[in-house]
Amino acid sequence: MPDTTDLLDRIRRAARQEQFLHVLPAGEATARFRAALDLRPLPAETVPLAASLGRVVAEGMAALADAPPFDRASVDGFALRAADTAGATEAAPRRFRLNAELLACGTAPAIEVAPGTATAIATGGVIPRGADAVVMIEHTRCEEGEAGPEMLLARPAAPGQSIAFAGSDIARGETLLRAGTLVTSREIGMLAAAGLDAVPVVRRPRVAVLSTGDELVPPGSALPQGGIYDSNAAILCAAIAEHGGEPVPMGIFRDEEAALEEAVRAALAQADLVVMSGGTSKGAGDVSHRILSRLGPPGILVHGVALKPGKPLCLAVVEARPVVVLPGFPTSAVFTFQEFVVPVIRALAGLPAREEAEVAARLAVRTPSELGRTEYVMVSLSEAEGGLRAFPLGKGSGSVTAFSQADGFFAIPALDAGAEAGASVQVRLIGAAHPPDLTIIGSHDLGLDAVLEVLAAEGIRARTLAVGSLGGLAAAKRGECDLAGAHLLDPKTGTYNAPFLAPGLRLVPGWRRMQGVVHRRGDPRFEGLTGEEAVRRAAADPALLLVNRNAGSGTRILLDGLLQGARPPGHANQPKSHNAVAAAVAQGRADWGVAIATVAAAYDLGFLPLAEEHYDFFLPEARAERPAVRAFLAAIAMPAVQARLAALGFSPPS
Ligand SMILES: Nc1nc2c(c(=O)[nH]1)N[C@H]1C(S)=C(S)[C@@H](COP(=O)(O)OP(=O)(O)OC[C@H]3O[C@@H](n4cnc5c(N)ncnc54)[C@H](O)[C@@H]3O)O[C@H]1N2
Ligand code: MOO
Repeated sequence: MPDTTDLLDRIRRAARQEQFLHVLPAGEATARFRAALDLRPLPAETVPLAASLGRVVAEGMAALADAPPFDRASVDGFALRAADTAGATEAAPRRFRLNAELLACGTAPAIEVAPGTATAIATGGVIPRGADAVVMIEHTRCEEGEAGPEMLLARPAAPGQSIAFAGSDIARGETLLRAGTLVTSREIGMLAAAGLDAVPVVRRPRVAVLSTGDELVPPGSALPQGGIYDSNAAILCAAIAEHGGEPVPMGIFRDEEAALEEAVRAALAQADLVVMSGGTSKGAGDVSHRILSRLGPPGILVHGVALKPGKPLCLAVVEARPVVVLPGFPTSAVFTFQEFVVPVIRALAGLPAREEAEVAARLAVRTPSELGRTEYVMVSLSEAEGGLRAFPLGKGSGSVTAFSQADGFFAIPALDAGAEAGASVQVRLIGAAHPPDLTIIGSHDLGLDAVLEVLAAEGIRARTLAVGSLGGLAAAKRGECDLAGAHLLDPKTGTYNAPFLAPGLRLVPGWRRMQGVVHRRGDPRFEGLTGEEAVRRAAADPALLLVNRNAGSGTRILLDGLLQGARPPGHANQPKSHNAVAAAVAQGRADWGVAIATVAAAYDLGFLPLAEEHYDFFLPEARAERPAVRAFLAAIAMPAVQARLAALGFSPPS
């Protein structure tokens, strides 16, 4: 980690750099970048047929052979001359002398079919000389005649009947695939039938991926204090492959100029494109920036784009090769990658532009936005009366899940300060999004997974959106979800959830979870106390730092009641989840807080019980008969689910 003087120096340098940072509208940034690139498909390479799956055909491919390669029977039966069958009926069958051969698949015929004769033939057999039709075995019977075996035919045949002629499927020389075709299993089958065992395909653009940041560690290794798993490299490499590129993972680099420069030069030597992430905004931003400016012409074309997420994006071209520095924040990194880099990879890979689908939806809640930047808001879609509703995920650029969990996104123009609840928005879909079978909005609870696992096994796709108990209740009132999970404590009555019921809503009992004071194990200031004693003791000890909860949360109401107006140190630190409280205590940023028992156990914290919190569901009556809702209600009552909840530390409603 840098020492303080180093850090201050970096911040000062970054501030100076601000004057070079010209933030461009996204369209202008794209145009500038593309103008400096050759976006024609890369040259061809020939790969074995089996390896051509997912590749793009580089040159038109003509068939080497006819398919079928010869005239062949398309039924089991007898090859004969159609003219001999005229007038055949059940009552007056035509009689044929059988030739002494059986044309199984792969057998070359030896005997010509002369007038009045027939040759037994299997489906796929080669039509013998002289024959011009095949009759089905079901319309014949055989018997021993005077001069050998004979076949009796009960209906006439037309010339060409049941014969597939040579080249009728694929004609030799015919163009089977044109340049630019994406090879799927279907194309592979066709090429094999035409005798082709190698395919000229567009060479895949090699895309080097570098992550920068002192805090980054690869997934699979232990996470040190302050460490972050490098998720950008993983998602970028996978996305590169999805869009026809060949990812070249280069690894993680410290914010150290010389080593990073060496790595970027090595990447440029072996890749068609270089994608870096992290360290591009202010702060440490100048490292990648300085490196890029001396790698070769034309250098940095764009640094700063007027969009969110993605403002600090840096686009450079070094001797015709794109070098991109994506913002480190995962949502920003993947969003800018999709918008600015994917089109380049697809063009070099010879793939057509990605198909983009949009749906209209109504925005569920007012969504503020920063003036001056076009803001792309990741949303989940749910089906409601009158069409789709879009719920902003509200997770911000630092989220590692927003892009994966969103169904799509919509834009708030740069000059708008936000979008109003109920506004009609055009949502650009990400992937093959269709609304889930069951939408549960509100406060998320670990126990919910026990119920949803059962539904998943039944093929019911559920979506949970954590917007807090009140947000869930509001969505349920508007009929925008199937269920809203809540643990709302009414301070007046001291009861949960029921006082918040509204007309048209039903309360579905969920389960209860014990809340208590959490502290680090072995802390003598808490060991052996009851929950209430611990709160009193902690509130009176100025050395003990509290991690509180957000106003309005049930836990906060409980704690405020116990504190009776006291404001112990740390009272203003108000994260929004039990996990954040437990992490703060476990990592020593605070000494105590109130959280639920299951979370205390997950962080190996001491736990002093206070009171049970009720977690129930608000169910809009209008949705009660939906199959997925009925399945949910059935699942919650299952003994196996109840047992799983008990194992997780939850108790049933009394
Ligand atoms: N004073 C200012 N601070 C910031 C500004 C600003 O204008 N002024 N811009 C913000 C914006 S917008 C963004 S976006 C971020 C991007 O910053 P950087 O590109 O410099 O990224 P880092 O600082 O390196 O990292 C940010 C964040 O992301 C995590 N990270 C980085 N790499 C990875 C990775 N490979 N996998 C997972 N997570 C990663 C990193 O740990 C940080 O938490 O800057 C704002 N700040
Ligand atoms: O541009 Mo940053 O990506 O807003 O978070």
